[in-house]
This record gives sequence, structure tokens and C-alpha cells, in this order.
Amino acid sequence: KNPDNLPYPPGPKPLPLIGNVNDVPREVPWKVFQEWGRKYGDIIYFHTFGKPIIILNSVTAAHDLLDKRGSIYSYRPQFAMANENFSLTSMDYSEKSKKQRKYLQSYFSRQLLPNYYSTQIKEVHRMLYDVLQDPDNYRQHIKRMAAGITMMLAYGHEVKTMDDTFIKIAEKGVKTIEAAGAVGAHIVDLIPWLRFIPEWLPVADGTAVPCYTTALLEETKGQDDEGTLSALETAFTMLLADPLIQARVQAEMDVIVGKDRLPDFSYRDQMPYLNTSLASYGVQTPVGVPHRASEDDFYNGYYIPKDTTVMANQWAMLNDERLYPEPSKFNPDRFLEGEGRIPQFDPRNIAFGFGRRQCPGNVLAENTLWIATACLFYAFKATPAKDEKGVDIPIVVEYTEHAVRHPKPLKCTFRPRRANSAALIHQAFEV
Ligand code: HEM
Repeated sequence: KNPDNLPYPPGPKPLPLIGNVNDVPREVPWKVFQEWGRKYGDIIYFHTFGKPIIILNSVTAAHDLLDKRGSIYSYRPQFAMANENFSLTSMDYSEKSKKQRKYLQSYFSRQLLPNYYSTQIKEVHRMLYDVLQDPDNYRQHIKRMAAGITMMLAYGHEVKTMDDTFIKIAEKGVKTIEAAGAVGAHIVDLIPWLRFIPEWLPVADGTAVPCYTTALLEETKGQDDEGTLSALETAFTMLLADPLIQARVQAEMDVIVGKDRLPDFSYRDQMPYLNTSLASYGVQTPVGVPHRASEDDFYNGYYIPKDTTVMANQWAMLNDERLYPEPSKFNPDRFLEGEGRIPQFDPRNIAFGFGRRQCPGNVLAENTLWIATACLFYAFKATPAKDEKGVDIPIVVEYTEHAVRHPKPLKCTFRPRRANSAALIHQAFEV
């Protein structure tokens, strides 16, 4: 209902009936939405076959609508074809979605995170060992590590109380993932028995754990594991592409950690440069996960009809020159306090989405990213690979542009940094 007959937000001119179907490119639409933003403003409206869509190109607009008006914008678009699955990400806002989020958030609350350190560290040490043995396939090892952590956290928590059969099956599951290289593979599709896990869990009240586990399980098919993987690959790529920044991260670790042990979480707060490098890890989910307006709304003199799909263009926000001068430059210093310098807006306030549907795995993802990057670059120096003439193969950072972006693999070499690096890795892995 639009009593004052307010206009829709500006946007490209639609054709009759089909609307702007032809204007929205199939590939990399977020860059086109960013262009439209320069022309029409931070909030853009268009429609495809009468289905209204709004793109938010600025943090302010996303904050005003998705954060502040959470009672309206916490819903998800529902597609006719969507099957009745358990995925929290695509679930509409409801008592069920709130309950699932509550479980996820309590599992991944900051206070409980230390419970997961040993799993994260174990998988990261294994990654170090794998990189030591087989440096060329470093991407494979990162993927295995990320999948390993998700698997262990989804089931490992309960595994202690399960009989050996479960453990064997779980181990087999991990091996299956490894065999498949876990390359974008859907864990549940790979190992169908995982679907039945909730029934096996020793659950007292019959609701809590299955809800949580099922949701998490389903999420592993989607962007959560992918998001972490993308962030890891991006961080590694950035440090590889910039030897000076890599050296600075390593120098900081050498001072804080010393030379005879691998980093662990106890050093986390003492390494501002590493931490700030990881905060600037780029854009993983360029348009996040779409929200839906559950009722008519009005913003800045514009009309937003009920059931509009609302997308936060995280790509445009993280590349917004008003927030980040020279946005494509990897420059961790921009987030550090310094003389005459005010740290730029923390990108983590954008990267994990907005409002009541904001990513509940953010702290876990950040921890994985931290320990993996710290250990890898403490133990190894990454350099570009050489061609047959012995010349460095130039590093060109490119991305595969999907709903979750990944940097394309680079040809590079991981070499142990010190005489004792291999021994430290063996020692850690064999514990
Ligand atoms: C760097 C890694 C990650 C990034 C960049 C990321 C990003 C996001 C984004 C942008 C959203 C949508 C927020 C919105 O609706 O505005 C989201 C939702 C979600 N993420 Fe993540 N995520 C990451 C890691 C994880 C991890 C490790 C988990 C699981 C433990 C996870 C679980 C979820 C779930 C369940 C949702 C749906 C929440 C809901 O719809 O209520 N994510 N994530």
C-alpha cells in the first residue's frame, strides 16, 4: 500500500512485462549493479517479470534497512522449485529459523570457541604436513583442511560419545572427501549416509541437537564451508602476490612466537599486522544471501513493495571508494591505527552480511583463517614458481566469479622457512 504514491527507487528503465530481464547480466551482475549505483544512487530498483528487486550499494542503506528494520527484512525469497529442505540459509524467517540460529550461535559463541581449537589446530598441522610433502598441490591441502574442520565440528563434538562404528564411518567419510579432492563437492551428496546422522545422535530432549546438526550439515553444502575456503585461498593468494607484506607478517610472527614453535591461538591478540592482513581478505560472497521485505516499506522517499528481494551488494560496498580509497589495493595498513591515520571501516562488518540473518559462522571462520594462515606462513615462504628459463612466473590475481568467489590457482612454491621448519611440522603432525 502506497498512500502517498511514492516512486520506486531509481533504476534502469524496464520493458513491458519482462521488466529488466535483459539488463541483468548472467555473469558478475554485482559489477553491473555497482555501475548502476554510480548512475542511480545507493539504492536501485528493477524488476524481472514483475518480481521486484532492490540492490543496496552502500553500507548506510544496508544498515538502515537490513539492520535497523530487521522485523521487515529478515525474510528470504521463497522459490517455487525449492524443495522442503532444512537449510537455514534459504529458510524463511520463522520460529524454526530463529531456533536454528540460536543453536548455531550458541555452538559458535565466542566463549565456546576454545573447545574447537584442538580440531582446528590438528587439521591445520595436517595441512602443513601435506604442503611439506606435496607443495605443488597446496590448494588441495587447504580444501581438505577446511572440509576436515567442518566435518569434525559437525560430528566430532558428539563422536566422543559414539561407538567405534560411528568413528570408523566418520573417518571413511573424511577419506571419501579427500579422495574426491573435496573440490566444490557437496559433502552430503558424496556421502549420502550423512543425511541420517541426526537419528544416531544421543539426544536427551529430542530436538536441540538434530536441529542444529541438520542445519549445519545442510549448510556444508552451501556457502559456509565455501566461504571459509574462499577467504583462505584469498588470504594465501594475497600474501603470495605481495612478498613485502608476506615478509612483514612473518617478521611479526618471528618476534612474537620465536623460532622454535608453531603459532597457536594464544598469540592471536599479539599480532596486529597479521590480523589486519586477514581483515582485508577481499570479497567472498559478492551479493551475500538475498533478503525479502515481508511488508510494504518506505525509505528516503521511495516505495519498497512487499515481497521485494533485497540484495546487499557486498562487492560494491567493499570496493566503495568513499570507504576505501584505492579499494583494489591490498593494503593491510589501512586498517591499523597510526599517526595521523584513522583506520578504515572494518570490512568484516560487511563480509558476513547484515541484520538478523547475518552469518552465524563468522567467528569460527575467522579463527580457522587465522590459525591456518599463521601456521602456513610461519613454516613456509611462498614464492612464485619459475618457468623453464628460471624466471619467476608473474603472479596475476584473478577470480572465478560465482556467488562465492575464489581466486584462481597460482603457480607457486612453498619452501620451509628455516632449518627446523620440517622438524616442527613432523613433531606437530605426529602428536
Ligand atoms: C569467511 C567465511 C564466511 C563468509 C564470508 C560467510 C558469509 C555469509 C553471508 C554473507 C551470509 C548471509 C548473511 C545475510 O543474510 O545477510 C551468511 C549466512 C550464513 N552463514 Fe556464513 N560465511 C562464512 C562462513 C560460515 C561458516 C564457517 C558457517 C558455519 C559454521 C556459516 C554458516 C552460515 C549460515 C548457517 C548462514 C545462514 C544464516 C541465516 O540465514 O539465518 N558461514 N554467511
